[in-house]
Amino acid sequence: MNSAPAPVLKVCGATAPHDIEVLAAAGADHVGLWHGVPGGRADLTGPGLAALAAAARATGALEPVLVTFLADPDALADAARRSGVTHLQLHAYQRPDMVRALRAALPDAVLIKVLHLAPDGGCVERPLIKAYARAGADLFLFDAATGDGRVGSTGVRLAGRQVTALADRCPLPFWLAGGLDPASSADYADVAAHPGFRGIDVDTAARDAAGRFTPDAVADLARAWGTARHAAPAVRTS
Ligand SMILES: O=C(O)c1ccccc1N[C@@H]1O[C@H](COP(=O)(O)O)[C@@H](O)[C@H]1O
Repeated sequence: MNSAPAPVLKVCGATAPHDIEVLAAAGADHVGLWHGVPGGRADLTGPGLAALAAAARATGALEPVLVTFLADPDALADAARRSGVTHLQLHAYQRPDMVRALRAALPDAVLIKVLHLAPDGGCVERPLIKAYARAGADLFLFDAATGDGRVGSTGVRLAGRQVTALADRCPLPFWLAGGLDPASSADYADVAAHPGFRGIDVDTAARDAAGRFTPDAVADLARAWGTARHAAPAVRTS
């Protein structure tokens, strides 16, 4: 019997209440809210983060995730407490000692550490994987790092074989990111069948050409990947 929970769909980079409504109604499970992403097109102030996190929680369907490059555990814990966000995605090259300090500050938080795969398929943080788990991370997120150093919303896909090889080494479950779309679910059958697989994280494919989230794109992702709310999205509307 497979007792793994249904995978989740996280969509990243909401900036307005309308985004929250679209994502909740279309079947997303988590929404990524950027805070501490300097120069990022979707970066939110502390009050902006708190407002959108509250809007997400009010839908009864969307869990807000604070997505950050911040490496200061005190600043991050403060932002989490002020906004009430309990899921934190460390998307830069934060070190295990930072994760340990964050865990001490936020004992009940869900800490998601990104592991970056380079163009050659190697994991940049490979020597630190066990240290992240010992420091208190709950979940890894596999995403691409490009040859010119870009991370986050690269639109670059990871090779399925390299993902499963990394997953086999990881002591924690994982989400998958990197240029995912509805069609690519067919190419990641082995990844989706891995016992550690817990969901996908998408930015580019949830948007139209103008960069707006579209209900059809989000619903197509949920359906194609069989994520938790793909069949019967149910949200509270105000
Ligand atoms: O989207 C960004 O630019 C971003 C910036 C800072 C941290 C994370 C960011 N997004 C992450 O990018 C991947 C998916 O992107 P895509 O589907 O390949 O466009 C995902 O992990 C987002 O959380």
